[in-house]
Amino acid sequence: MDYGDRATIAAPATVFGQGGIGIIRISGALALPLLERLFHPRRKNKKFSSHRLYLGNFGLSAEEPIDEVMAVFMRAPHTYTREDVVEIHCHGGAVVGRRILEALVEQGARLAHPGEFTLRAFLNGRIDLSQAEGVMQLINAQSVLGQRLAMRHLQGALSERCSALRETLCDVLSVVEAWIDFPEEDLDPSSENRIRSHLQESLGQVKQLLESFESGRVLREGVAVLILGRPNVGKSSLLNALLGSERAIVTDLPGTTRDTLEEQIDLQGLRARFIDSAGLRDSSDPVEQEGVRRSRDKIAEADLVLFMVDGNQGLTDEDFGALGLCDFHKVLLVVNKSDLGLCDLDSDLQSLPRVHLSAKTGQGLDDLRSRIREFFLDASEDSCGEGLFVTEERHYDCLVRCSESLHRALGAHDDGLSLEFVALDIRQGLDHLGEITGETAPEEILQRIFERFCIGK
Ligand SMILES: Nc1nc2c(c(=O)[nH]1)N(C=O)[C@@H](CNc1ccc(C(=O)N[C@@H](CCC(=O)O)C(=O)O)cc1)CN2
Ligand SMILES: Nc1nc2c(ncn2[C@@H]2O[C@H](COP(=O)(O)OP(=O)(O)OP(=O)(O)O)[C@@H](O)[C@H]2O)c(=O)[nH]1
Ligand SMILES: [Mg+2]
Repeated sequence: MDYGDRATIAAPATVFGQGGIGIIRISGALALPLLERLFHPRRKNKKFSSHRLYLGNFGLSAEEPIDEVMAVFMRAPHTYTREDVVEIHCHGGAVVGRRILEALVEQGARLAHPGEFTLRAFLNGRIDLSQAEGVMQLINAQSVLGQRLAMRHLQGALSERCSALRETLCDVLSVVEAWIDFPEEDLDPSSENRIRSHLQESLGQVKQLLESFESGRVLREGVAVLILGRPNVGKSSLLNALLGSERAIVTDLPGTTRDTLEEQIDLQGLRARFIDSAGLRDSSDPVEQEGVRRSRDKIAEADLVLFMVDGNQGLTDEDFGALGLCDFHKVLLVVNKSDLGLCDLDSDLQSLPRVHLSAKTGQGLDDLRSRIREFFLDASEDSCGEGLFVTEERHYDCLVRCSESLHRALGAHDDGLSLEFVALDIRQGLDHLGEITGETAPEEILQRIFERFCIGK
């Protein structure tokens, strides 16, 4: 990529295909001269005012224009790139936009590389690196939640958190460095404590961000929810009720479901893959045995197990046997058949979160849906204050390295090593943080990030 290249760049900002309107964006010093050369306004005005839309024809010659367009000139620095920007709003379709771009290139613009507009916004200081990545996440978002997380990054939530962390660390560093500079003045205990407590506090904040990566993954990639329980409790009925269709076979015979069966369901933006499974019990039927084996295999894969029991019948040894296979931290007890009346459940299960419902009448289903959402969203929210999530692998790596440096700093301090070492480790920690926002990101990292953008962004 041509970093620091001052060329005027142009690219389609929309997909050139079927569609009413296509937008071509131009950024750089030639943006206005190109507009004056190629745009023929309907009303002969003397000058383009910034941020105003004009109607006219576009083309090398006024006599045979390429298209009737609307155009806007935006004067630096109040633009997306902080350079002069022009947008041509032409008709959609395969030909017009391409010809307009050709005309622009012929007159001195060059085609923009993928992500180059946003790269310039970053290089010119309008946004930082994590905000630029937010732009890309927004474009790539596959769910409403993904979109919301991306929007927070775009608005600078991660940048703010990083700069708060940097401030704390700079503060400690200044104490440490002051002491390095004036070693004859003994480090008083209060400064000593300050170094320690600030380092620990920073480490805690980094750890919180690291934990949010895991919960963020759940939100980005969706979750696997396994419906588990002994035969005939109503697992397949629940899947059908959630789907609103008779997807799985339901009969009153225990052992109806023989294989696992999966369906995607959107829970208000949380993408959940529900897995119906064969009822767990000892069986001599080889087909059923295989089904039970598959159900067990799914337990490890599941992010949440809906452990279903028949609330009308109460618990059996089979229920306890099946429950014993699960990690209680990810179990939600589903007490089904509430329409038949519920008996008291064993007090051993008191500690498990539970939902009462009837897969038959649909009563309690809404409650189940919101409990599933809460299970994932609360856990995430807890691990990260105002719902800030680390979603990029790259940010996660920077934070891991930052955390390692801070651990080393703390260790060096505790071991009474020279404060030079402590200072060195803190500075490294700061550098790793700076990589997230781009203050200390080397060029090859920038290149790798912006390569992944689409053309015109
Ligand atoms: N037509 C059009 N629509 C678009 C964009 C665009 O470039 N063109 N965007 C582009 O991706 C997004 C909007 N994002 C933008 C973000 C900042 C600025 C901008 O000019 N910021 C300046 C000036 C702010 C102001 O007017 O006060 C700044 O922050 O300094 C423009 C668009 C989505 N929609
Ligand atoms: N009254 C009542 N009956 C239900 C309810 N849910 C399921 N049933 C009935 O219970 C029986 C078993 O339902 P299934 O959904 O096949 O149960 P399952 O857990 O998938 O059973 P297996 O596939 O054999 O493990 C069927 O006759 C259902 O109609 C409910 O909420 N209320
Ligand atoms: Mg079934």
